[in-house]
Amino acid sequence: MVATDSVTMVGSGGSGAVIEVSGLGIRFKRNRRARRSFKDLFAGRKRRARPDEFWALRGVSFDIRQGEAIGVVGRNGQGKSTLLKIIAGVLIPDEGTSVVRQGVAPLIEITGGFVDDLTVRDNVYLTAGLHGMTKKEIDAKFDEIVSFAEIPGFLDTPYKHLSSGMKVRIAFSVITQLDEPVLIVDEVLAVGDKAFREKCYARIEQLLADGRTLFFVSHSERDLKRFCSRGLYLKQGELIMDGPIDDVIDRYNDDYGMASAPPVIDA
Ligand SMILES: Nc1ncnc2c1ncn2[C@@H]1O[C@H](COP(=O)(O)OP(=O)(O)OP(=O)(O)O)[C@@H](O)[C@H]1O
Repeated sequence: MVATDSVTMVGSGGSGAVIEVSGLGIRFKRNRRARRSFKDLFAGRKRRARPDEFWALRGVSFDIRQGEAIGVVGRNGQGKSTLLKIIAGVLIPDEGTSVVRQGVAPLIEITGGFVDDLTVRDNVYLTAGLHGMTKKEIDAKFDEIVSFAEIPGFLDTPYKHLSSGMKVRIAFSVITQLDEPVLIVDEVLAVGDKAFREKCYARIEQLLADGRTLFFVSHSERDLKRFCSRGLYLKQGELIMDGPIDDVIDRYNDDYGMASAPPVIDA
């Protein structure tokens, strides 16, 4: 399936890479309200302040092979989540390309892409259905999904009424039951309690052993080293290092130091 010129989801290709990112750039408006200020309504067109824009990512290029586990490292606001959203097809870049040759199961935000007003049960069917599972397949996996999440009394509760930790539980449970070869996990597990987090980590290890490809954003050095073999280090939207995870974390710690910067810390 071809999504756009710049973000392409295609069937398995002949080159070894399952994800090819080239010259990727995306810019955002720093101040969305600038254009809509009350003063601007009465100002002439020329006097209107142009909303300032900035590049959240620029010139980012890398290839990923099947089965690689990638840790994305960087301080707050450096473009990590934005990169994962582009790979997941949620955001469209302004320049460059992101070619994704296999299906992606993304757990990017606490909501997991779930619809607030639908019940937990309906969200499970909707999300799994959107990823190509038939109703019969979902029926067969439903009990396993909800038993992993351990929220049995809340299946008919609107998703918006769950606590943050409960939302992550069910979202993680569904996302990791999908057959998609690429798994994206962006920090959200930090919200879960320790016992559930450990269960999730065991599940991630199992998926990696099965040959899945993982993109993992975390500020925990221990977790990055546990799952990832390769690191991408983003700084002000640029990919400043792509290498073995230990080397990337060393460089990161050289730049910021464990004591002065919170981004990579042992939780
Ligand atoms: N939809 C958006 N509109 C405008 N600005 C955005 C949007 N999404 C992200 N940004 C900005 O882009 C920059 C990168 O954000 P991003 O969420 O990718 O950072 P991050 O590295 O994941 O940070 P953190 O570690 O805090 O999660 C930030 O300055 C953020 O404010």
